[in-house]
Amino acid sequence: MARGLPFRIGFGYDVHRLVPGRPLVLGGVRIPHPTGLLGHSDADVLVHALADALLGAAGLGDIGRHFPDSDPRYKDMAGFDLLVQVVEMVNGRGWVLGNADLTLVAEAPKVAPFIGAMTEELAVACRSTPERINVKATTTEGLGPAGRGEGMAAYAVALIVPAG
Ligand SMILES: Nc1ccn([C@@H]2O[C@H](COP(=O)(O)O)[C@@H](O)[C@H]2O)c(=O)n1
Ligand SMILES: C[C@@]1(CO)OP(=O)(O)OP(=O)(O)OC[C@H]1O
Repeated sequence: MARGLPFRIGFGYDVHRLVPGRPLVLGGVRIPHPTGLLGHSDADVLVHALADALLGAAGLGDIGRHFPDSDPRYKDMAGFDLLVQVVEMVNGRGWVLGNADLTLVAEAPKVAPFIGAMTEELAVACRSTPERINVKATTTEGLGPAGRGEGMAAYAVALIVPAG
């Protein structure tokens, strides 16, 4: 148990722009939509927020530090694969996921039909179970950049607990 703490929490936040001609991948799930998120990777904003929450909980910085967008190895990297590597780092420090709670901010599309699949994917990447991961979505009622469909944001909190 790192420095005697019985658990640690972390917070993650990410934003990506929506553009035509890109696939929309959220929580590791491909979602049919006329626009997709722009990034050096697949720009899975939900996964990036969770990865940052896990890294923050473990005191390991953020995804930009471990997967710099100047590095061609991470070009088009799937968020799922990034999360798998982050979880390996966190597990390597003796921690496992306790639970995580995520919120996607998106005006469209309605992602409710995909929440179950996202939760399953995230649980696999986290070497955890779907009961420990909660995915939510909200619009901003048409307000701001997300409300105008210019992009999506995601927030995540994660609790990590000692392995075993
Ligand atoms: N992209 C989204 C946004 C929201 N939802 C679901 O719609 C419900 C109402 O959203 P509010 O903006 O009024 O908070 C909420 O229960 C969300 O789950 C969605 O599926 N996709
Ligand atoms: C994931 C990385 C690396 O491919 O690229 P992006 O898809 O641009 O994502 P971002 O959330 O801006 O930060 C981390 C990046 O280093």
